[in-house]
Formats: sequence, C-alpha cells, structure tokens
Amino acid sequence: MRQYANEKKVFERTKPHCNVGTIGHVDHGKTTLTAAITKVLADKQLAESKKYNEIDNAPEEKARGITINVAHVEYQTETRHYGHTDCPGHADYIKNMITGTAQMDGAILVVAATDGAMPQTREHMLLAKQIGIDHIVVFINKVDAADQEMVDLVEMEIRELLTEMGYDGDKIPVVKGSALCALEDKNPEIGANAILKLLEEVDNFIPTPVRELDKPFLLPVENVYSIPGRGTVVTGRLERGVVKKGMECEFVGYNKVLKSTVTGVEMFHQILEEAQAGDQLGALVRGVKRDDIKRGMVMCKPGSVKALDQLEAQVYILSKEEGGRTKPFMSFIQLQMFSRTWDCAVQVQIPDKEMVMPGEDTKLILRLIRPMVLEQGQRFTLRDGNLTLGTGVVTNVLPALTESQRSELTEGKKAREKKVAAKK
Ligand SMILES: Nc1nc2c(ncn2[C@@H]2O[C@H](COP(=O)(O)OP(=O)(O)OP(=O)(O)O)[C@@H](O)[C@H]2O)c(=O)[nH]1
Ligand SMILES: [Mg+2]
Repeated sequence: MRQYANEKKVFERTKPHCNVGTIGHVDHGKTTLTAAITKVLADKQLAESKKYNEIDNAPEEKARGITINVAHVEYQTETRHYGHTDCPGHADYIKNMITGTAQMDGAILVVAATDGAMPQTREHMLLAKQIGIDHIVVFINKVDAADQEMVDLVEMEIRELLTEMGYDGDKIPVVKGSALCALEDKNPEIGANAILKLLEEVDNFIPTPVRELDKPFLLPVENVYSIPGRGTVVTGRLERGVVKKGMECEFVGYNKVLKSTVTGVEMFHQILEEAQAGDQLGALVRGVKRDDIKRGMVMCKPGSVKALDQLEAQVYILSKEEGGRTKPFMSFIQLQMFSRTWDCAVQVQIPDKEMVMPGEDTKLILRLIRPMVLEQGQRFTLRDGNLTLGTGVVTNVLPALTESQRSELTEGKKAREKKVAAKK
C-alpha cells in the first residue's frame, strides 16, 4: 500500500470541481473536441494531452471509428477543475450516453456544421433536459468544411431546437470552430482560439452546483475493476456527502446488501484525502469481489438507503414529434426504466384512467422486476426498445410487491420473452 501511495500524486483541491461532457449525434466530433480541449489546455500546462485513440481505446471503437463506452478525462481552466465525460453518439449506445450524462453538471452539445441537427442531436438534448442538466453550451464543429451561410443556418436551427426542448435557446452560448484544426495545430482562428472561447463560455455559463456535503454519502456505481495486488475499485460520481479512507460502506441493489470498508479514494489516478459530492472518483473497497458488485448498485453510508420495487411517479410521455410513441398505451405495458447508473424492466399501472396518450402528463405506478435504490424526487427515463418514451420523477415510494404480484411480473416477462423468441 505504501508503494502505491508513493507512486501517486496527492490531488490538491485548489479550484472548484465541475463535471461536463460532450453529447451529440454520431460523428459530429465529440471525441475530437475532447482531445482538442486537452491539447489546447496542455499547451498552457492545465491538462495532460489525450490523443483521440487514447479516448476511444477499446478495440471495437478503433475498428469502427465510433465511441461505444463513455470515457472520462480531466483538465483545468484558470478557474475550475473539470471531469469531462465523452459520450457515444450512435443510437445503439444511448444507454451508455444516459449513464454518462447522469454524471454531468453541464453539457457541451457538439453539432457538425456540415450536417446540422440530426436525430441524436435532438434525442441527447431531450435526455439531457430530462436527466436534469439545466446548462448546455453549444459547439458548432467542422466549420472548416462548411460555408458561413450554412454555419449561420445551423446556429438558428439549434437555438430553435433548444427552445423547443425547454432551454433558453436565445441565451445559450454557441461557439463555432473546428476541433480537428485545433488538434492538428492549423488555422488558430477556428482551431485553438475557438476551443479557448468555448472553455470560457463553459467556465462562465455552467455554474458550479451546490453540493450536498453534509448528507450521508451516496455513489451510484458506474464501473467496477479488479486491480491485481490491490483489490476491487468502484468508480462513479459522488452524488452527495464525503468519502474518506476508513469509512464503512454498503453496496445496495440487485437483491443484495454488501458491507465493506473504503480503503482508498482517488480522482483521475491521484490520491484524494477526502472525496466530496460532485467528484468523479475511484474507491478501493475491502472484502468484496469485482463480481459481487455491478453497475447500477449504489455505494452508500450503511443503512442510509433502501432498494424498492414499487413506486408512484409523475411522468411526461413524449409526443410523436418529440420522438416518442405514436400510439397510446395501457396498464401492463412493460418498459425499461433508467435512473442514476441502473436500468431495470418495469411494469406500468395507470391508476386513474384507461390509457395514456403521447404528449400527456400522467401519474403512473411502476413495478420493478427487481428492487433497486430509489428515493422520492429521483428522476428517471422510460424507454421502449430504441424509443425514449417518457421522463418522470418519483413522487411516492410504495410498499414492496407481494409474492403473487412479483410472480405475475416475472411470469409476464417470461411469456413476452417467449413471444419475442418465437418471432425471431
Ligand atoms: N473537417 C472536419 N472534420 C472533423 C472535425 N472534427 C472531427 N472531424 C472528423 O469527424 C469524424 C468523427 O469525429 P469523432 O470525434 O469520432 O466524432 P464523435 O462525435 O466522437 O463520434 P461518436 O463518438 O462515434 O458519436 C472523424 O473522422 C473526425 O476526424 C472538424 O472540425 N472538421
Ligand atoms: Mg466519439
């Protein structure tokens, strides 16, 4: 352990920490921009330059030239320390995008001037809004490959779309440039200078959130690693409280409650004396194996939260124009619920009417196929296959499902799986 401590730098908390990240349609340049930001800031000794291939480093990502998993990088400006999550744009990886976005305090929406707003530009904007990201800064990328008229049109289109999604489209900063030029040290006007302008807008426009430091700590687990010679490390963004070496903790979710102790805390490979709410951290934990823990569990102060399988929620069902369903739905429909870093199959009950129309605001009872950590006020998204269907907030937690309700749920699931298999 000492050797490990000697090898690593201790993180000095000199600036407020803020979590941002890149979202937007596939191939619009999110990863190139992420690399460009680190490069431009590395030139000012404020970051370590990360190459494009270091960010998209899974073999499949390299082969396909797209981002699949979220990647985290760190950098600083003069005023803040940032954790930056680079999200995938491809529609198949929306699930990873939702998990990535759940960690952000603000987002950088990347739109290629050559394409304008595309399906996942819209979907990411919408999901960001639903997840509770109130601040977005826009980067219109690839201006090296588009004429001025096109760039202006894209700006207008994006501002309109932002307003439509509930953002203040007129006020949101829109910076135009070329991430590729910045990365390749060409044309500083639209290259490096545009990146600096973008960072200035991010510094000014995305406020540092007020962190709940005095509450019992809670970390939604994003990833779990086994590090030879050291043990199990869990990563994620600390949602509330503080975490220090030596603290007792509990992992809750997937029908398990596992007790453990935190034996070390790190942020971007530097040792943290104390992780605070908002930090993107890795925690070394004792006595639990990597396979015992899964993304979607929470690590928390023992006894501070419970897993639940039934709740009441207020939900907005997207209209067809917003990318939602075209038809109404009735009770017993099965959907996938996404919240924090987990997702889980749920069965829907409509308590006070027969059916719910797209575009409607409604009360729903949701029954989870397995208990997950849920609290009043927690936000979530409902999806149906590849469709984002609605967004909501937990208004009431309800008593646990009875044996017979639970078997109804799982049998319903088995029957549907059979039906799907038969179709194939
Ligand atoms: N002309 C031009 N091309 C760019 C620019 N920025 C990125 N590209 C190119 O656009 C392509 C896609 O870039 P990525 O950064 O992988 O896009 P992405 O948004 O991360 O894609 P996904 O993560 O797969 O959704 C690459 O071939 C980049 O070289 C730019 O400013 N100008
Ligand atoms: Mg990418």
